[in-house]
Amino acid sequence: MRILVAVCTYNEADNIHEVLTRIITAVPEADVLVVDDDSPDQTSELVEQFSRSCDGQHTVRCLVRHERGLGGAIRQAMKVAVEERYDLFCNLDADLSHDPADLPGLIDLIASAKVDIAVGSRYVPGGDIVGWPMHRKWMSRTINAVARRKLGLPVNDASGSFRCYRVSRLAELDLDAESSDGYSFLQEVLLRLHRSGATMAELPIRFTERIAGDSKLNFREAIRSGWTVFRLGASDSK
Ligand SMILES: Nc1nc2c(ncn2[C@@H]2O[C@H](COP(=O)(O)OP(=O)(O)O[C@H]3O[C@H](CO)[C@@H](O)[C@H](O)[C@@H]3O)[C@@H](O)[C@H]2O)c(=O)[nH]1
Repeated sequence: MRILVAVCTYNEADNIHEVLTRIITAVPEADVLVVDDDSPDQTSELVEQFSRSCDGQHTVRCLVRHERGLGGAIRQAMKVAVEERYDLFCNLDADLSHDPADLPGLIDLIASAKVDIAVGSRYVPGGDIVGWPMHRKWMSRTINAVARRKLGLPVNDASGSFRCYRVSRLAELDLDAESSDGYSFLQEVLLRLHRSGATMAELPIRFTERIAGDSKLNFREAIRSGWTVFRLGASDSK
């Protein structure tokens, strides 16, 4: 089973070493791909350093893009997984909000629940959010409740990026088709997969607010994301 674990980064110099260390500890058999949008804080140089320190024992590489957007970066990583014929594609945030120790649980869920996508979920029993103020929890819950109802998604947490996908399912999508480059790509890709017949299950996760660095999700991006979800709900294309 070939597994690619992707981490998308923008200015994660304070977190990248720790998250990569924890990923290769949790899933030593996986290859790791960092998709960095040319961070001015030199995140990509730190990935190269980390890669060299692995001394050939783990494959850790960095792909640098000269544009911005979490959705576009994840889409790029998915294309690598498809082109290089991996079996499973996992994605998580770099800021340690997602605990890499949950990766084996997500990978196992694909086999045990016989599904195509395992979704790390804050909004199922056992899931949790630590360190967010009330208004942020409310905003995220609302976006997710709307997404579930409007898009008919069979999961409670469609806005998180901690997931594992069967690459054969991603290969059925047109990843070059026009799609959101922002955070709403997370809902969009689930919708496209759901409409193409892919199945999904959720694993409860504890999401912990980052300690180092800053979130890139601002009010403007949240509104843009909400609007994209609304627009997607109104369309019925694949
Ligand atoms: N390559 C790239 N990566 C990005 C960009 N913007 C953000 N990222 C990366 O995406 C991850 C999450 O970004 P944050 O901005 O820290 O997100 P958050 O506020 O912690 O959480 C929100 O987004 C998450 C997306 O995974 C969600 O899981 C969570 O629900 C929440 O809505 C981090 O690894 C960050 O470096 C970008 O433009 N380009």
